[in-house]
Amino acid sequence: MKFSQRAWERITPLYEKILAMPFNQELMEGTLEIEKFKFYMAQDAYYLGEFGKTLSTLSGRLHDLNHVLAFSEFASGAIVVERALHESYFKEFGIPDLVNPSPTCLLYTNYILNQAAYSNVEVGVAGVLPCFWIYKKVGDYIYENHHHEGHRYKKWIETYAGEEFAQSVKLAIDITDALAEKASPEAQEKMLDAFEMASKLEWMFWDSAYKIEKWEV
Ligand SMILES: Cc1ncc(C[n+]2csc(CCO)c2C)c(N)n1
Repeated sequence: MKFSQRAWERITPLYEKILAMPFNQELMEGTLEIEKFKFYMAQDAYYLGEFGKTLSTLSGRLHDLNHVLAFSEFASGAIVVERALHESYFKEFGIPDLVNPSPTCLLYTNYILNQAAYSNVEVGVAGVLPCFWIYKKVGDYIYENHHHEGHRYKKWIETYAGEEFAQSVKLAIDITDALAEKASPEAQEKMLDAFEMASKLEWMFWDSAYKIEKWEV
């Protein structure tokens, strides 16, 4: 069985929970409070910057030049999305340019950066795959089930439902499978663990936005 099939089986119950989260259900209905969406967007801008650096680190550690190129393009993609957010949503909602990361956002970004820098490169790659794959699945689900007329969060919904994004996700899955095929059984287990941990952190990221998570001290 391919690594990606094993990985998705491992997180299927968690993925079902992600779909049912009030943040995603209310985003889909268009009833999500603006304050929660604004908080999410600001944290996501921070996340995207750090995610771009994580992808660049991985690009430099990969061996196959096709993989190096793909990860370098993913990295610029993440930064371009971050810039686009600043230009559209941030002007609309008045979100500050400099974002102080929430505890969960800092935990997630530090986790993936740490894996990318200090684990075997295939483990670092497995740690960024949920970001692509879960967003594709959640994006498609929301796109298929939302009402199209004058939806408040239309732009966000369309970002993750497009064909271009689908191609990137497929490439990220294929590269991870190719790396897993060459990895030892022990390294493959570590890849699964990193994939699962990053998926849990995706859940926490939405949950923390719904709660508008703050630093208590
Ligand atoms: C918390 C969080 N997780 C995943 C994404 C989705 N995402 C961000 S960058 C990228 C691909 C690289 O170009 C994808 C799929 C997000 N926006 N926020």
